[in-house]
Amino acid sequence: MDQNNPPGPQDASRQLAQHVNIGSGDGISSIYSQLTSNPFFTAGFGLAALGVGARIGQKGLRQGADLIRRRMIVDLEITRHDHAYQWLLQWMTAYQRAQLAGSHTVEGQASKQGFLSALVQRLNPRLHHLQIQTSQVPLPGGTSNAHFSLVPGYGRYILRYGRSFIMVNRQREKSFDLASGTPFETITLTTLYAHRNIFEQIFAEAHQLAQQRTEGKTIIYNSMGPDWSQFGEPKRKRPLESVVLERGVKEKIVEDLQAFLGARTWYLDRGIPYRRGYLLYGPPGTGKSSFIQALAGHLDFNIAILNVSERGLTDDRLNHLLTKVPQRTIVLLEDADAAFINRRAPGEDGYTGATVTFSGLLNALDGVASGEERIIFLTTNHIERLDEALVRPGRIDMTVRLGEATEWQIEQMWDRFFADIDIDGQGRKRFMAEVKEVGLTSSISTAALQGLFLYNKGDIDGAISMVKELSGAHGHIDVR
Ligand SMILES: Nc1ncnc2c1ncn2[C@@H]1O[C@H](COP(=O)(O)OP(=O)(O)OP(=O)(O)O)[C@@H](O)[C@H]1O
Repeated sequence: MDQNNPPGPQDASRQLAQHVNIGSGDGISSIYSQLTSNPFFTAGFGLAALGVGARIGQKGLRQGADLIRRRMIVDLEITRHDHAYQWLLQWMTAYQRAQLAGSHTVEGQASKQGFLSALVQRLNPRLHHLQIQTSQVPLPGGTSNAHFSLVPGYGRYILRYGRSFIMVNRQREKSFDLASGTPFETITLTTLYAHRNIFEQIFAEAHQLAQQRTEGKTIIYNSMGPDWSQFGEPKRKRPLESVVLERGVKEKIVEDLQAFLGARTWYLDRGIPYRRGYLLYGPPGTGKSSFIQALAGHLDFNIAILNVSERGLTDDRLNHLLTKVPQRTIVLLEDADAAFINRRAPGEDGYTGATVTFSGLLNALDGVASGEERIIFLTTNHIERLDEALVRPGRIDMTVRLGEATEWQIEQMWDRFFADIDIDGQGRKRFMAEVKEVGLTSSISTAALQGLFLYNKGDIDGAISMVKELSGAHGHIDVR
């Protein structure tokens, strides 16, 4: 090589030309020598050659990385539709909470949390990007109940689990589930192939955590598009004794339901759809919803709540939802009378959209029953608006009125609130005398009574002195 002329792009292109066998002494050769004497051509050609080289190198690297990845790394993808998706999010959230408790609250709080503190030790404390998940349920009277929870946000995180590192990638896809309007989502966990067994451990822990969260609790579902979705945290079971119905009413319904649950094969052997329907009616605040919630807890069932007057609830959607009720779940259809009013007429605010029709409700109740039990409760404040066709055995098998508090119920309610301080029962006697004097028996709701007792918590005289006010309010005081 000429020491005075170090190799440049010209040489590179020359070498390339040699490689493709362009010989000297022919026509092409002279074109070649003209071109190579042009510095712009040689520089450009040289750069292109370097680019090709770099590309080849890059490709090689990529292939090498792919090979390593295929051999040494393992991915696990969970889509939003899988139960494990929420478990995993909650598992990561639990870690977050433990972190916050450990670093931002009184010392030692993290160690008191048992399971959570174990998580702290096992995970790398680098998960700082959170997302808030809010669920809302409309309540009667136009208010609503909201529940908030923090879950890991979208993006990539590194978690340390034991001695393994895991790349977590929570991704929201651009495409949407057209039915529910929610974006598709996935979580991908990546770790070394040799550590793949930790996935099983993580899911076992996430499942255990999910079970702990629901143990002794009632899950409430409400509808989200065509699916049922869990509303907020599972609720602590409401004891059946905390709901005071007229003597014997609770027992009658509980016995009927227990007999039904024990007769599965009887129904199936005879080809009878395995379902049972109950209608609870009566004025507001008499314990219809509270009783169903307590009953679900007593039987270890969950509740799926649907308000028949909900806007946008079409016959098809109702039917579809009833075909995919989660296992061991009581369906509660509130405001059943809404299906009997001509809702297509504009409401006060001009709404003329879709709602459930009478025939839609009947069809949904008659819908295909699977081998699983189906228990439906309907509630209404306006029994007079319902049609007889609804209350046919097979659709509604038992109809029960929950009315204003009877003397017996008022006494029971008193005991629930004051038994511990009204040891000799004199307070109850005075209270009942007052109640009778102003004629409140069977004309006041249990909710209003509860309101009175809550207002005068621990104050027997206060409760007695307010009876007259209750009567003045015609049995309605604000219990919120
Ligand atoms: N029979 C009852 N025993 C104990 N608490 C009751 C009873 N009735 C009502 N309450 C209390 O009053 C409140 C409202 O009761 P709930 O929502 O169950 O009434 P409801 O009959 O379902 O009313 P609505 O018809 O307006 O839906 C709850 O806090 C509940 O605890």
